[in-house]
Amino acid sequence: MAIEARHINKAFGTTPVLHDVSVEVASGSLTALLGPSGGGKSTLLRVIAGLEQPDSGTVLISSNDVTRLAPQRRNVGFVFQHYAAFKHMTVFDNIAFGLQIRKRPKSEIHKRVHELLELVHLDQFAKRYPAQLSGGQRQRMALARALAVEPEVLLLDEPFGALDAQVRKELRAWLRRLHDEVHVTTVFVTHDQEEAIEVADTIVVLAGGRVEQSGSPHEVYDNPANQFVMRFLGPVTELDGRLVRPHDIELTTEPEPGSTEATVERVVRLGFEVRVEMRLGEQDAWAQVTRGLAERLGLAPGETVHVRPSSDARTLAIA
Ligand SMILES: Nc1ncnc2c1ncn2[C@@H]1O[C@H](COP(=O)(O)OP(=O)(O)OP(=O)(O)O)[C@@H](O)[C@H]1O
Repeated sequence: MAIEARHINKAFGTTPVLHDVSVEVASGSLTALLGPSGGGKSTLLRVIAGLEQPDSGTVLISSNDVTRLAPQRRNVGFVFQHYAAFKHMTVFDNIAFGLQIRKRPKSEIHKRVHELLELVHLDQFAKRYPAQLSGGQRQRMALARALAVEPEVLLLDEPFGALDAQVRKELRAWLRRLHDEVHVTTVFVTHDQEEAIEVADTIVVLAGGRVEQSGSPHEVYDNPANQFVMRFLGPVTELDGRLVRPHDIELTTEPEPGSTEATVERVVRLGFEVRVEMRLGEQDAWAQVTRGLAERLGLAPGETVHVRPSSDARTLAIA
């Protein structure tokens, strides 16, 4: 394991923020800490980085107990949402900074910074100042700067959080590719489930200061440990007292074993997909189907349909 946080407890004043949190991060993985705002993600990341001291518990990096070590002695790279670049230094000098204070030879610094500039696709921007970069370029510079000193682990706190949706999407794909190239163990904080599913190979769901579940994106999405995780990871609807993913609902015009009668209330086209809103007795439910199926079934408001979870659907009883 590259990182092990064991039984971490942390309170700010009298407010507990992390309750007995244990997380393992495999070497070379790209792990997302995912959860709602205030769930304790940033605090856990800061405890791993050494920017916060836990009240109890242990942090190990590469099997060494670093719980009492200062951040600069933990060999971690850190990138925040709002990256504080040195404004009076060029992109090259910003990236070179960590190497310069470590008094590495000039030729080595030059070589390493140019490699990093290439890696983050900023080769043409070496002589610019941070103010002359876009937000996305600045975050890439921040990543290059964090990687320059070859940290054992890279910790990213909502690194793309302040950027607009399109740039964010591009940077997600870029982070995934970057990680495939450099394989440095990376933990990033996000409250965006789509981002976590798309980018990470492991997701740790953190809410109310507790780990709700951890596993591959596939595991947490398809095999959620509880209702909270199921609701947080993707859309859900209720069918006969169970939570189901709307794309796991089967619609037919005739009754089938285990199906329930429903009345179509609205049919909303969303490009290739169609959202079918229905009334089942006293309850509302919705299903997500392809346009082709909606057309074949002739779905329209007022029509009667029969619904049931598809045979391979994962469902959870609503307690
Ligand atoms: N330095 C601090 N002093 C007091 N309370 C704090 C401090 N830092 C965080 N908190 C509180 O701890 C709780 C968890 O915060 P944290 O930032 O870890 O959550 P988060 O999951 O990262 O949320 P977000 O996505 O909004 O950043 C919040 O209720 C927050 O107000």
